[in-house]
Amino acid sequence: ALPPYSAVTDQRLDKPEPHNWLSYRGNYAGWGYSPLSQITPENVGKLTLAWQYSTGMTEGHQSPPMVNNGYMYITTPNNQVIAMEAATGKELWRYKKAIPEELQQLHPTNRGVALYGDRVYLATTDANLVALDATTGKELWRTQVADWRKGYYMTLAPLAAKGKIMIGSSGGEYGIRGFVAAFDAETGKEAWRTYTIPAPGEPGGDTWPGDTYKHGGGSVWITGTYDADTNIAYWGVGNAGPWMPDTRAGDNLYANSTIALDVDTGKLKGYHQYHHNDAWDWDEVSAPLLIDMPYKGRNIKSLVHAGRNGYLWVLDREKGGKIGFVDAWPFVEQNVFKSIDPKTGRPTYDPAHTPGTGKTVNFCPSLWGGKDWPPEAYNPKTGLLYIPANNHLCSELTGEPTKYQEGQLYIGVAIQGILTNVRMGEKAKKSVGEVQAWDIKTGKQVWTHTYPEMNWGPLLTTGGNLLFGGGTNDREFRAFDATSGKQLWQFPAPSGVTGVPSSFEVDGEQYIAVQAGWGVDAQRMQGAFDAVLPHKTVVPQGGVLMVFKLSR
Ligand SMILES: O=C(O)c1cc(C(=O)O)c2c(n1)C(=O)C(=O)c1cc(C(=O)O)[nH]c1-2
Ligand SMILES: [Ca+2]
Repeated sequence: ALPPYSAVTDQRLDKPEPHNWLSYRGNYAGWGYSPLSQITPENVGKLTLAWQYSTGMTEGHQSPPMVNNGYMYITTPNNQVIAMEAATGKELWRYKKAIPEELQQLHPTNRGVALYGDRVYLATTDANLVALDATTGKELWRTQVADWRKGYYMTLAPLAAKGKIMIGSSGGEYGIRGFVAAFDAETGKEAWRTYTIPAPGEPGGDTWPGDTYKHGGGSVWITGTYDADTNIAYWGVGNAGPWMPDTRAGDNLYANSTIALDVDTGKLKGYHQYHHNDAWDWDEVSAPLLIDMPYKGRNIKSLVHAGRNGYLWVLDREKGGKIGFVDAWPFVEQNVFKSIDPKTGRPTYDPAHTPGTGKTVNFCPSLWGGKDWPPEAYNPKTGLLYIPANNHLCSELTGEPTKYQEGQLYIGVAIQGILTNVRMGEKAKKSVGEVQAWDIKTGKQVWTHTYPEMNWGPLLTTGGNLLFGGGTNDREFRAFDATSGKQLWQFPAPSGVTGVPSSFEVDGEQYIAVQAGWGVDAQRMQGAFDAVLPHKTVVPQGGVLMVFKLSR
């Protein structure tokens, strides 16, 4: 039997108990790290299914199973939340937010709930924020955040802190004007909204010509990280739109950036733009990990981000929310950046690999980047950062003129061209997907595990010196020795595993939980591989939550 539900407080989110998984990445710093250590390299071979559960949905199952003292919550595509008993899989309740039939989903997925107080918060495809009672699933309030008819949709797990529920909106391919917004956790009333694309007259407004800021993209579709000491949340901002850079000459702040927002007011305190005047659809939406570490003889409060642009970035959380540049290294083959300014981190581009209207251009990494949304993980015991990467992969895109029409795709590349964008040289034909381990204090890649084709596998690392991840089209879910990279265990899942794994403990037993459920852009990349490879690969769809423990 379950204990009474325990309210999720700011203190608990900031210092989560090792046996729980209370937020998207397990802590505010974004680590994807569980301190639990019962499962180890020595015994992981005995990991076996404790229970499993079919969600009844197809498409991309990406949310982590979140656990609060024996209560588990997952989300699925089509705005479904399922609450379960974490140890047994017994269903407690299901909630489903119906969405309008006319709504075409470009990215049919949902990345999870936020747990806060005695409530569960869900951001939906039709751009609503919903509060549910954690024990009954009853809808307590619902707030329309933006207009889905104008191309706004939400796929991310909300961020909860200081009495607020924060979200951002997708729509970078529909000509939205991106934002991060905060809502009162109690009432659902909007507290603030900060646009990622400044208007004329605002700081950065002059980096957008004419009216282009109105449809400039800058979507926000991955949960931010949070520094409770300074009350600043760090959010990643997506691509500038439309894709062709000559349609919006200028730096296009704050697209493709990390932005620092004060959680009380939403005020922009600082930013770092990873690449200006985006031409490659390299959304830099993954929030940077907060890691305090020694670096070249001084202690820095760093922000670490494995960029879709193929560089691994180390930044500095400076006083007042400003973000300083520290260092950057390519982690995959990259032919666009000719140099990086050692002071500011600003790259210069090779025009031969920069798309434009009326041009056909080849560039690496592909438009899905060195790493798309699947999150990195950081293990404070090994000191290593783990990256789910796609290496050696390139794209070819032809830019064409496009016109903004409300609710229509606003890209500037024909859909057929996007679906067949991938180009593979000799190296890519040998291997593409990688799990990389980096010592970020020195900028050295310590080990690499390669796969024949793609890796779309979010990572989990543990105090037991393990690293877990799926993401391959052979449907395997794997465990590695976190120090050496040696593969120790694998399990054939019912579908490809693009879910964020989590770990928790109930009654003295450690569990590893993850959703299988291939779809969205992992599936699209497979289609693009199939278009250039001599063989085709069918990855079956259908969501299944798998929960593992050690067999006795
Ligand atoms: O610009 C946007 O608003 C936006 C949203 C999303 C999303 O919400 O999932 C993706 C992307 N862009 C994108 O560029 C991308 O590669 C992507 C992959 C996936 C996925 O779930 O596999 N979503 C998205
Ligand atoms: Ca995008």
